[in-house]
Amino acid sequence: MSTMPITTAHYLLQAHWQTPAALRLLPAQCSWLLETDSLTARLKSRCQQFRLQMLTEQFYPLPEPLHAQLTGAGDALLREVLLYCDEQAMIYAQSWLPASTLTAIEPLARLGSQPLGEFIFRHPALQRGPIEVAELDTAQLTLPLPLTEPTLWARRSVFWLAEHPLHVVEVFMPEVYRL
Ligand SMILES: C=C(O[C@@H]1C=C(C(=O)O)C=C[C@H]1O)C(=O)O
Repeated sequence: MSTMPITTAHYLLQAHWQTPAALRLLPAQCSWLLETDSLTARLKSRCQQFRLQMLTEQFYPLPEPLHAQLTGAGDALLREVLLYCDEQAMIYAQSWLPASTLTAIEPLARLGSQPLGEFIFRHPALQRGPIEVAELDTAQLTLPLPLTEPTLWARRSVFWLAEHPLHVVEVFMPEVYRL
């Protein structure tokens, strides 16, 4: 089993997550980091060819720092994807989907190359917790693409579909701010 995703996952969990109000963000950064609608839909509206690359879908024990926010101890599906616009990587997303959420909302267990957002933003009982933002050290990220910047901005939030939670982190490549 590759250790890459869990290494990145552990780094993301310990990053310095803050409320956006505490940070001085540029307008273009604010626009993307604080987007409340689907990022997938926004990317699709800004490019000719949208592509999702699946990196990982693997069950792990839900990391302890997420127990209180999600469903306590137990297994969860770690899903990692890259979202491309016209063959340029724009967003790396890492999501934790607890087993109980997958059991209750079965399509989440077989998304495959369907973007998570295309499903959850259509759910009638979708709710979203606050968005937190962090500036990440790219030396701590093990992604299958060249990272030229020393830091990248990321955001995280918890979504609930009815009472079933999932946790999503999105890391924004610098090219996204030029879309
Ligand atoms: C949550 C959304 O779904 C996007 C797609 C994801 C996936 O397919 O795993 C994960 C996070 C998002 O970047 C969205 O579109 O906003």
